[in-house]
Amino acid sequence: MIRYKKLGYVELNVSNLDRSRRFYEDVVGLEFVGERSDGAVLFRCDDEDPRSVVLHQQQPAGFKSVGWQLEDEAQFELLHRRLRDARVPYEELGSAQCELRQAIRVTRTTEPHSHAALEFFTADGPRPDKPFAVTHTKIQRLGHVVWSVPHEVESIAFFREVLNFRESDSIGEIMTFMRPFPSPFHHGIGVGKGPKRVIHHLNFMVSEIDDIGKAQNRMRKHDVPIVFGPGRHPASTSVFFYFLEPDGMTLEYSFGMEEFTEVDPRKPRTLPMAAESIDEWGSVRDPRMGQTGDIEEARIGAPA
Ligand SMILES: CC(C)C(=O)/C=C/C(C(=O)O)=C(/O)C(=O)O
Ligand SMILES: [Fe+2]
Repeated sequence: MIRYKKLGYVELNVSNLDRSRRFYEDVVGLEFVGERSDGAVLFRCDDEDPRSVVLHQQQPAGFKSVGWQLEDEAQFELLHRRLRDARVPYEELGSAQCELRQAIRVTRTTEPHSHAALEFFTADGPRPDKPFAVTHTKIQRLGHVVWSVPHEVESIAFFREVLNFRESDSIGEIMTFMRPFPSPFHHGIGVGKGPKRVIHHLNFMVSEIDDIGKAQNRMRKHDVPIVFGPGRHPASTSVFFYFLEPDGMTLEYSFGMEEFTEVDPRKPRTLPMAAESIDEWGSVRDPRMGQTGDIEEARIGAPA
């Protein structure tokens, strides 16, 4: 059984890197780390990881890749065996690509139904020498990424059966939340049903309810579209707040989240497809939520 440490990074394509750099730093509250030799811009949002978000100047804007940190080196053998058995191609990245990702070892594959790039890595180096520089928002960590895809049933099965992600809950047939085993957090990924392949949202978990309240006023001040919330998700129990970044992709702050035990966790539930299953507080979703941000079509063997 493949064992994961956590969600490590998400890479996004943006149409105007300077504009997005300012937004993710000043409005979202990520810490700018630097620019990579390939021009990508790195941000961090916790004390442990050297980078959690990587932005690339590339059109169309959207999702580029996600990196899952494996528990240790031994997990690569299990991962490769599972991918081979499922006849899913993968590649091990060379040292230059590992270095760009500040990783020791990286295996890259694509989710066969959405063609989204998935990376699996180990990074046993020292923690950054300085704690994450909090500005206005006490971000705890990169929380989860959610996609909408046409073949969601097959994607969910791939995460479950090949990658050893565990289902936490579903909402009707429109959304399933999964955690990379044995990560305790309710979900590290959400896979939703949709007509096109888009990133539905990217989540940052925050430390205080005040971070949510302050965000509402900050977004209004900066004319940032608020697309849902504040509210409370009954599935994970988190208090949420969704807004749009400059290319129209949806970002979420959330406070609090159910945690699962590794041994004998509660069973996954299916909540009815109803407004009350999405928000206990009754806020209304803006139709722009989760609509923008193509999933880049990744190919194994092409430049990563
Ligand atoms: C907006 C979707 C359909 C929803 O219900 C979200 C629930 C949760 C949660 O329970 O925490 C999310 O965070 C999520 O979808 O990402
Ligand atoms: Fe979310």
